[in-house]
Amino acid sequence: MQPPYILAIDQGTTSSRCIVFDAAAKPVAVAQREFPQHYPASGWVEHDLEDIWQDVVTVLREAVGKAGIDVADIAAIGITNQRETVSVWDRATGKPIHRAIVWQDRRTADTCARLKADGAEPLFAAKTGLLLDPYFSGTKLAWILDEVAGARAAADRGELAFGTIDCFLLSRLTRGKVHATDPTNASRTLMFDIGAQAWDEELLRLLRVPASVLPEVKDNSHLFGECDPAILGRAIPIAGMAGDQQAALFGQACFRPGMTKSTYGTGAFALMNIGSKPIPSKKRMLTTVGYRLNGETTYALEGAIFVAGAAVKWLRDGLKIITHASDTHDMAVRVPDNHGVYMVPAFVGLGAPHWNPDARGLICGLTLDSTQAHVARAALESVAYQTLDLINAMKEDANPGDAALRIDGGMAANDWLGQFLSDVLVAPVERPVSVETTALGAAFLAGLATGVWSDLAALEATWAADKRFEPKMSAALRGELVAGWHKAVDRALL
Ligand SMILES: Nc1ncnc2c1ncn2[C@@H]1O[C@H](COP(=O)(O)OP(=O)(O)O)[C@@H](O)[C@H]1O
Ligand SMILES: O=P(O)(O)OC[C@H](O)CO
Repeated sequence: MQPPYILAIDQGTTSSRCIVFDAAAKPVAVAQREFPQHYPASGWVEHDLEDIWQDVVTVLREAVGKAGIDVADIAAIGITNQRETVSVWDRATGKPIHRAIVWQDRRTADTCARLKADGAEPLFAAKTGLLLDPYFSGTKLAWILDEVAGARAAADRGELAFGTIDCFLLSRLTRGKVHATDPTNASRTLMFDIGAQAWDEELLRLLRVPASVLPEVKDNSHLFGECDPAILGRAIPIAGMAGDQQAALFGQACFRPGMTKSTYGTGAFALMNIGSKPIPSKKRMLTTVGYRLNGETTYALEGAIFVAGAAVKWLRDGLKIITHASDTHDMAVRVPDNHGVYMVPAFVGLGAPHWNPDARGLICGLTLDSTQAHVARAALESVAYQTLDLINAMKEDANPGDAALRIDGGMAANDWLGQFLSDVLVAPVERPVSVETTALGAAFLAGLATGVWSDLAALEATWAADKRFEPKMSAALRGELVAGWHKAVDRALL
């Protein structure tokens, strides 16, 4: 019999976590550490890779300690990660040559604008499913090679390695023995042809990235390597890796075309399984790899909202009108309607389907009798309206069927939001018992490769709804609310 526990490392934008799952897919213990963000210039965001590494080792050990399990009973480790964030290290020493440049970092906006002006966007879109935006890894990697003294020459001599965070952690966990990534992370770099499932020479040339720095790309569920025994006292197979949003798709068991999940954390990311063909989007959604198992790729459409829970955090830390994020629930309930107040949380521009980095946030419709509760409600409502815009855009590209939208992430705990989302989407919304779906997805991938679970049906069988929200709102009210939202967005885009 296989040992029954799996460790999932979830290396996110603001914290690193490790969750121990049992073979029933139940979380047994969690350890988490937040780490510092570095903002060296306006629009720049960096992470210290040594902080990330130290924290990952700490949470691995803490989680195993808290679970009180024997390391001999750990079948595998899975890794999931903040995507697009770029690390470059020296192959000989394992030392990063620069801090990681985070997905939120806008420093390569000019490079993207130049490539667009040269007419390269259709080529990038056709091969990678992405847009030319600094969000993605390729231009950030080129920036490091250009700006760190001697980096280009070292890369040409084959001395440097590039990786997204999964790849960096895998390299560290295997003491530099394995330099590999998975197709979901590769699909966010602007360098990977998602149809051919290979790094693309033409794109590399346009981005000025030498192939020598690139990792191998392996299936998501794969024996990537063994964890250095010095870390947990035993060599444990690292058997699953996926970017966090794809891991959530997998953890939500969205295995059939049309099934869609939306994760509400700092930002919100909706992914729809679109099956075995990389359908290009007509509405500026991203086409991306959902997962690849046994060499067979399942694709997804993705819509990214940069600010979701971050708007709630701003109510707490900026406006200081709430003490806890969950206060927004009671405030929204307290008022009978939004009283005409809308918030467009374009604090860092607007993501899909607008992709407008210059849009800025606004609260509109204020009158003398507007209250804090209306503003809090407007923040929650904005998350639902943005989801509606994403789902509507996706419907132009693929058929979501009639399956419920599966939600997760910290904000999904808010029942008022769940109901409002269902009302606005005019569709059922389901929240699973386990909202740790990102980590669970990584655990599923690692468990599949090591025989803890036999197939997708076994994973599907572990999924259970905690709550299902059904639409209740009248069509007239919904129409009025959605029209008000779109007017507000038009103002933010001015
Ligand atoms: N009950 C709640 N209602 C509304 N927002 C919430 C609630 N609980 C958490 N949040 C928001 O969700 C976010 C945290 O979710 P999490 O999934 O931990 O995010 P991340 O992984 O991006 O750090 C925070 O921005 C917080 O403001
Ligand atoms: O770390 P998160 O949860 O904010 O997710 C970040 C996304 O992967 C960015 O694309």
